[in-house]
Amino acid sequence: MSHGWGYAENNGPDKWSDNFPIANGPRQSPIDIVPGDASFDGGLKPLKLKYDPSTCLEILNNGHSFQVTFVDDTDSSTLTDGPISGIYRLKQFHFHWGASDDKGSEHTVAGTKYPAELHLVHWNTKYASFGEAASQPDGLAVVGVFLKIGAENANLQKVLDVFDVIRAKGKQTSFANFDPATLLPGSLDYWTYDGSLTTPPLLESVTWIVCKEPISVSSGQMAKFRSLLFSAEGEPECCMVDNYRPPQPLKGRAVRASFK
Ligand SMILES: N/C(=N\S(N)(=O)=O)N1CCCC1
Ligand SMILES: [Zn+2]
Repeated sequence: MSHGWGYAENNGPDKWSDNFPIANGPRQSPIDIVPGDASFDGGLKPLKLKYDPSTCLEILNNGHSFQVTFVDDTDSSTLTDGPISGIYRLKQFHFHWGASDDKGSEHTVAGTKYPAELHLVHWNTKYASFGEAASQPDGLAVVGVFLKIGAENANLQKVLDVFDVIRAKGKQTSFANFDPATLLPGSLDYWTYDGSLTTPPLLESVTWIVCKEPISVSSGQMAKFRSLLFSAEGEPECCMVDNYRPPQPLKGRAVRASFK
C-alpha cells in the first residue's frame, strides 16, 4: 500500500515534491511574513465575512487535520471585498498545530511561530464548484488566523468538545449551528499575497489573507488538539501534531498590508 502524504520523516513536506512537483513552484505557501517588507495598499478593502451558522454541517478527522464543513450550495456563508473580486463561498475550516506551544503555525511573522493557525477556506463562485475553483489561479481565498497562548477560548471550546468522537482518522459527526465568525479576531487588519494550498495537491490557486491579530487559546486547549490521531481505529496510535508545512520561498512575490 503506497504511503500517502503526511507529516512524518518518510512522507512529510520535504518529500511532497516527489509526487507533487508544484511543491517547488513560484507561488507556494505558507511564507514568513516580514511586516517591514509588506507594502501598505490603501486600495485594499476591509474584509467582509458573512457567515450563516445554519450552513454548518459536520466535523471530520481527515487524517491530516480536523475540518468543519459547510453547506456551500448557496451564498449563505461568504467572503467578499478585502483583496478579492466577486463572491467566495465558505467550504470548510481547519487548523494546523504543533507538538508543543513553541510551534505549529504555517505562516510565521518575522520568524515567529504561533502554536496554531486557523484556515477558513472559501471558493470563487465564478466557478461551478470547489474542485473546479481549486485549479484556478483566482479560485480560492483562505483567511488565516493565528492562535496565541492566553485565556481559554470559549468559542473554540465548542469545537474541542466533540474531539472525543472524531479522535481517529475517518471519524466524523454532525456539527450544527456553529458560527465561524466567533473564531475571528477583533481587528480584521490583514496581510495578503498570492499563494497555494499548504498541503498536497499544493495547487497555486489561493489568495491568502492572514490576519495580523491572533485569537487566544489556552495551553490546556492546545493539549486537546494534540489528543487527536493521524491514525485510524485499529492502527497503532499516532498523535496528530506538527501538521504544518514550513515557510516556502517568496520568489519575488509582494506581500500587501491593509493597515499602516
Ligand atoms: N490545503 C488545504 N487548505 S490550506 N491548508 O491551504 O488552507 N486544503 C486541501 C484541500 C482543501 C483545503
Ligand atoms: Zn490549512
